[in-house]
Amino acid sequence: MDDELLAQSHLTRAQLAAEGVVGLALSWVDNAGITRTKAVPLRRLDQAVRDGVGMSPVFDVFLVDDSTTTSRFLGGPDGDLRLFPDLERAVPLAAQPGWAWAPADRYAQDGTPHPACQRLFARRMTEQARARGLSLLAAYEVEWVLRRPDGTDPAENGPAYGLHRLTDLSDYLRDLLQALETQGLDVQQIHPEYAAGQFEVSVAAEEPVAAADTTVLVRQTVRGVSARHGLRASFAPSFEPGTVGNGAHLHLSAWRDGRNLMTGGEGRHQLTKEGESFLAGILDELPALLVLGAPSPASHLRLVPSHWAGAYHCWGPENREAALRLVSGRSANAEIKCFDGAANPYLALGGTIAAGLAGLDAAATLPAEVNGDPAHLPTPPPRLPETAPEALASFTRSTTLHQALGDPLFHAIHSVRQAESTLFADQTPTQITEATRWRY
Ligand SMILES: NC(=O)CC[C@H](N)C(=O)O
Repeated sequence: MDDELLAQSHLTRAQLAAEGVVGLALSWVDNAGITRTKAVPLRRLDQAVRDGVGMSPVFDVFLVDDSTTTSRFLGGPDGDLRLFPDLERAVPLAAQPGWAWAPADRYAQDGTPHPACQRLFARRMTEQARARGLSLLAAYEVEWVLRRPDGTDPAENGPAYGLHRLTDLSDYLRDLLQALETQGLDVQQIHPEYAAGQFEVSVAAEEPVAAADTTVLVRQTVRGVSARHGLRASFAPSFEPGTVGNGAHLHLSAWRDGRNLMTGGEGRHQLTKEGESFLAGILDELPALLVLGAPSPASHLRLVPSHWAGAYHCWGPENREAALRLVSGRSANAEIKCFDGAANPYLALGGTIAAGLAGLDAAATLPAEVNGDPAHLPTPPPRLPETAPEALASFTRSTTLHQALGDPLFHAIHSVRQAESTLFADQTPTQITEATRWRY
């Protein structure tokens, strides 16, 4: 361990101890989209920072139901990996007194980066953007459905976006807001969403890895505050088949020399040439990107027309039914609406960046925009893949994503997705929803 890291570790430990922290939960998100953890007593922090915390590579092929599959490069009971906490993100959890959290990177025992570490993948893609002189800003919206342990809606079926709901759950939402802010998160909005008992939080944009870390922390905080109020939170894409589900919309903008490429240009809706190419690259890869951003068979229960989920393979300015919505104005950005809470946020972001960069390198251009609900157009644009196997076929063909992810990670994701498709192949929407509702 270098001296600087040792000094940072001592400082972090002293600060966390002063706040009454006893244990540190290290988290990583697997290819099934599940946030998994190993926790250590705070007094072992220096050791965790020096040697990492042991964890089996078998989690690279875990499925949503905790069964496992195999992959060409990874999986099986052999071997060990080390989780290294990122101390810069270590923070006491306001809703879990005595606990702190930190995201982890995964390394091999010999100290080399694990080729299938999703967080390191997101970092590599950010660096590839930087190598082209681009900096990126990203943020995930977080949606969840709240239930009492008996399955009833604590917001008492209050109207969508209704002030009723904010009143019925006044203490809960206040505690949540306070916990998020105490943890240093820059909350932009918190509000009741459309479906029964559904809420949403949005936070300020940050650099990509930080944005993915933040969404893990936001969800953990929602879980923690919900538990303290005797409630359960579900981030699953499909909570009740046939109704609006939980999205995890990704906002992304690319900047050069302090200038946002999504605005101030000569193109359509003031897009710059480079901004358009970046968006065109993302749009082009969306069918394959679903495997990273809307990965579960349950995702496809959410991804249906006229549910604000972005089921059509098109883009449009401020169009909430387009998979890619261009948000204009001062903080112009791309909103990828088809992504949901079953996604690994590091994979979805890294893959989206790779797609954007491919568009930039090819000087790609956007097709015609789509305005209004595509479902009501005389000739609607094509749908995004409607099933998980269809999306997987696009992913298999994507040389851009394959190259960006590298063989081990690409094949591990492929195996997990294939196995989950098989797992749910003969199940009804209700069965798929029930099997995944409380997993994410
Ligand atoms: N306000 C919204 O955009 C709702 C989004 C919707 N819940 C989804 O599934 O993505």
